Amino acid sequence: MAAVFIVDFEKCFIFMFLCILFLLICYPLFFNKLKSSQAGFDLPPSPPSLPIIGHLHLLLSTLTHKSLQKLSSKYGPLLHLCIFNVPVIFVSSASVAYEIFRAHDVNISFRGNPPIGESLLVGSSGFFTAPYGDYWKFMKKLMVTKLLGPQALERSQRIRADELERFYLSLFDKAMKNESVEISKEAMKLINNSICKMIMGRSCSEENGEAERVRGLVTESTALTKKIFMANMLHRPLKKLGISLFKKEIMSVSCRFSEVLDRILEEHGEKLDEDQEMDMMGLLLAAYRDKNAECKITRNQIKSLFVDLVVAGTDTSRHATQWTMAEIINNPKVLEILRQEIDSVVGRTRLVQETDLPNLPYLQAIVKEGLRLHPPGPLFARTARERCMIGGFHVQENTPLVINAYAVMRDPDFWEEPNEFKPERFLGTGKEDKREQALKYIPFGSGRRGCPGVNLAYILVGTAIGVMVQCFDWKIKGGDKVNMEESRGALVLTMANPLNCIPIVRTPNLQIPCSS
Ligand code: HEM
Repeated sequence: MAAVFIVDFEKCFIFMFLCILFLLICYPLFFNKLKSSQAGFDLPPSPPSLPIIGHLHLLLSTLTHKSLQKLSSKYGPLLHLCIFNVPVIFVSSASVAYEIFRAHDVNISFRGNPPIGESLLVGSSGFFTAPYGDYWKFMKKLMVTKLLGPQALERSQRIRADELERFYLSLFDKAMKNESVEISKEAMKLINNSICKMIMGRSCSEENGEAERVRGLVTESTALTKKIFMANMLHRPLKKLGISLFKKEIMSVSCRFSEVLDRILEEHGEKLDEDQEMDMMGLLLAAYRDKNAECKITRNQIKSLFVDLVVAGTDTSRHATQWTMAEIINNPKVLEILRQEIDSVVGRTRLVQETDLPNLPYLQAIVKEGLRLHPPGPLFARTARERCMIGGFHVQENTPLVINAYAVMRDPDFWEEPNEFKPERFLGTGKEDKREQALKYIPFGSGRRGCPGVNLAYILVGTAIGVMVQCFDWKIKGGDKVNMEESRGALVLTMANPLNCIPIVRTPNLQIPCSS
């Protein structure tokens, strides 16, 4: 009797185990269907999920943009994933991107509540995270008129010309010593110095280590992007449990940025009364001190804006420079055509300048193609504030939307040979072409919250590439092809093996004015 009971118990246990396994497998499928039918509308397609965590494991993949692109080719361009119980919509095609930016731009002009409010890096005092409202509009206007708009860029041309000469001289020095150059490091100095000088009238000082510290903090911030993204996605479910994901790491970078900025602001404040034409930081400090200012600004908002601009502007542009240079080296035919263009427009006795760029269409096409294949920001997030219809599916209010720019710009329905480096595709200048490209070409995002630094980025990347191609031949260490593997883990698209090569001077008669 006892033996029969034991056998039955074993059978019973196995049966129960199988039942639980069945439930675990079927629950997510059933649950998704139930949720969508309960709500009485169609949600976008959703791959099978795991119990409790939902689709979290899919976001933890090392190359998130690529694994989401793969999922989309199976389930469709609009995906509905659940992180725990929080829905997130992923957009991966040029046609859906067109629809959301054309029909829902205001609705999606919000990035969601920042996970760690008090942080200078993507906290609640930032411009990047600011809701689309009066503060954002005030700052955007100031940013365009004082820093990034066409007239402001014309006024700051000399700053960038000086930095470009410095960039050339540093490469020339390495060439003379037959030393190898880490392209992204040299590009970082050029870009960071240019942006800092444009914002506050001076670059960060190399002598007291301030510049090195700011560059280090920018790199640390970039390395944190994936964690910030996860903190953002998990903010809602974890908030209820009183958990703030990665707070220690994010606050550590924020505090060190704050220390550097306190010193810079103090020094800048002292000079405020002397300045004739005020730079952007001066204007913000004046508004901070003025009790009757149009928009009341806090000190933290000024610091956060600086962090937003240097982080958003520096690493993106330097990685774009590195990827594009690597593509040029790997495509000798492209290098040859570009050389011919620069030699015939600029010659070999003066350095290429930003005013030459409109006359160098092939160089511009190369930079665009580099950004298409390797967008430094492959995923960017928005939030649908109100309930809306996208692609025939319902999207609930306050749902995060993540746009996969990487997938959109390799969408085979809109790009011929989408994985090939072919700058020629950008040489057509028809109006229709342009209209279409605004939808399928989104390295800078789109709409109201699209990148305000786009013109500056084209100048910085275009002139850096121009100088490297005009003035030097490049010898790669250990072979003649650059390894184009992507680094795993970060959300900014970086090269797994930084581009290291030796410059060889090809313009011995180049004249450099003595201004720098
Ligand atoms: C190759 C270089 C760059 C790339 C690929 C890039 C890309 C992006 C992307 C994808 C966004 C999000 C857009 C969206 O949500 O639609 C963005 C936003 C932003 N970028 Fe850039 N960016 C670059 C350079 C710059 C530069 C040079 C600056 C300024 C110095 C800058 C400042 C900003 C700011 C302030 C925002 C936030 C805009 C807002 O929320 O309203 N970026 N950028």
